[in-house]
Amino acid sequence: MRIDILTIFPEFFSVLDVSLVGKARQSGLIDLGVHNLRDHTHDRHNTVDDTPYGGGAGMVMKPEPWGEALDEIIASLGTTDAGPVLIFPSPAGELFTQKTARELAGEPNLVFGCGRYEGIDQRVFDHYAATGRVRLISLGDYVLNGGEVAVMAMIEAIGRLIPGVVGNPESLVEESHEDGLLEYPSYTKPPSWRGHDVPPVLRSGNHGAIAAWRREQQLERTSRVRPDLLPPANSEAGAKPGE
Ligand SMILES: CN1CCC[C@H](Cn2ccc3ccc(-c4n[nH]c(N)c4C#N)cc32)C1
Repeated sequence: MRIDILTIFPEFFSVLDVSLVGKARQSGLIDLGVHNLRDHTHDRHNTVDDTPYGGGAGMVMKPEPWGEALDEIIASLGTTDAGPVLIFPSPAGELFTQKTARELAGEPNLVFGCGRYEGIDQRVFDHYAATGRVRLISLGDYVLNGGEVAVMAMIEAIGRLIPGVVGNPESLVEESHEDGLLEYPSYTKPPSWRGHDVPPVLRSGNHGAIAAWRREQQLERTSRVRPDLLPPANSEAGAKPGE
């Protein structure tokens, strides 16, 4: 997968040289390009923003630098079948979920555009949506100062789903949100710690009982913490295969 990021803070993404994404880059599973939007300005002050039409507080990101930069990035990718997905973090976007991560993990080219200030001139989204795939995506219902934190989270969530990135693919199956439910609690040695014992079923060696206990824990935790994730009554959704 090729990932391109367009931002006025390219240094923000130096952390992607380490950890899981860093290893995936070294092994060639992920190819990353970080681009400075200011490299696509041509005035003395490298201006990327201006006052909003219609008035209001704050500044809006000018369309010209975005157009020049995105044209260059898209051209550099060559002509793939469907073209890149242009992803713009936005509080007004669709909610980013594990389903979104799975969808995007199957794409060969992702281009992330990190807005700042009060956001990017709407015509940038309109222009590229006319000929390609543009997605405004929100990390959640709270306001950040820009798109960089959201892109970092999305790249981690997407990157770990790319085959070969996570050492043991089994660990991707039984985790929160993968089957629609929250994950079960985990324990390791010692068997007792400060008077807290590991649930005996987990040390029983009875794999059927362990699986049943874990499923029950998922359902209990999900109904207590995130009832909105519970599948409708009598539905197949969220059911394990064969349930
Ligand atoms: C007061 N204003 C309101 C509009 C947005 C302004 C800051 N900003 C500029 C670009 C930009 C991109 C994403 C996000 C963002 N906020 N919350 C999320 N879940 C996001 C995501 N993904 C925020 C952003 C602040």
